[in-house]
Amino acid sequence: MTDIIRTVAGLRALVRGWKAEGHVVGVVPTMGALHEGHLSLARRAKAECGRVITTIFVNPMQFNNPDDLKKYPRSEDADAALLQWVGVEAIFAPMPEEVYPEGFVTTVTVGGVSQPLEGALRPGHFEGVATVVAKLFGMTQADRAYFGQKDWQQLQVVQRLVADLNMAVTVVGCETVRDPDGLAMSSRNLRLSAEGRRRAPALYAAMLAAARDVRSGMAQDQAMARAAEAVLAEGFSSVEYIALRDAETLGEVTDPDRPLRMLAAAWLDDVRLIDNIAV
Ligand SMILES: Nc1ncnc2c1ncn2[C@@H]1O[C@H](COP(=O)(O)OP(=O)(O)OP(=O)(O)O)[C@@H](O)[C@H]1O
Ligand SMILES: CC(C)(CO)[C@@H](O)C(=O)[O-]
Ligand code: BAL
Repeated sequence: MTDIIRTVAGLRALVRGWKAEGHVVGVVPTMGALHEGHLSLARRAKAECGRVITTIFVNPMQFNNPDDLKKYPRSEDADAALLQWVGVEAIFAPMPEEVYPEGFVTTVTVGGVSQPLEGALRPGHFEGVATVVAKLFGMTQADRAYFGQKDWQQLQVVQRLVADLNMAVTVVGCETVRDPDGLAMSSRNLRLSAEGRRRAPALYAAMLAAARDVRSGMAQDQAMARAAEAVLAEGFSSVEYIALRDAETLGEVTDPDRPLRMLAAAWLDDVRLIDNIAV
């Protein structure tokens, strides 16, 4: 039976027991409304760790848009059933007051990699992510932590956080899970209309085409602009960015021999979709 734990004290007691038994502890941080992308992380954690905690916490601190927070999908009972099926040992699902009690004043800012793209467009977002992730690592005392490449910039921010603050946790980045038509699975996809859902894979298709254009010698700016045009032609209402960046720093490409990543954010049906691919 998967335990649902609401308090930090309860979680610490459970983990203390596991560690005394010599188990490697894995954590899969999520905001719930679980789908196959999340479950792939949980399965990988189960394969590599003796005990696995999935955290479900819709972190108010990382929402720059109050409407997005209000509309964020929540389905704890269904989530718990899925996690039980995967065999996760514990779910940590605290209330906001447990995570941010009165008197809380310490926040974590990761420099550099937090600043461009999502960082520029969602002010405060990565400070919220870095703070809650640091707290979840402290609360769970996990040895290994599993994050999806779907949120590529977030994964780089977390890697930097752990390296810079010498945290004793190994961060594992897991492949993006996609629907058969190519759309990256995301909890926010639930908010797409039927028509929007039909059009949504155009983002990934345009990115793949742009990657082919770049490889065959087209100027980067031209390839990115063509991808944005293709996405708008499919009925997206706006493209915030389709950009080719250094895969680790997320800065402009200065050394094309380093790994590159194409990242995108675009709006469809009032839903903000993000995606990224290796180039
Ligand atoms: N399609 C996916 N493939 C792999 N990992 C994923 C996928 N979607 C989400 N994840 C990972 O699951 C973890 C929790 O993400 P989160 O709960 O925000 O879900 P989400 O589907 O990304 O929701 P959102 O709509 O907020 O983008 C993150 O590490 C995220 O990268
Ligand atoms: C890592 C995370 C759980 C922190 O709230 C969130 O940003 C997410 O779900 O990707
Ligand atoms: N999936 C990343 C968290 C967020 O969009 O708020």
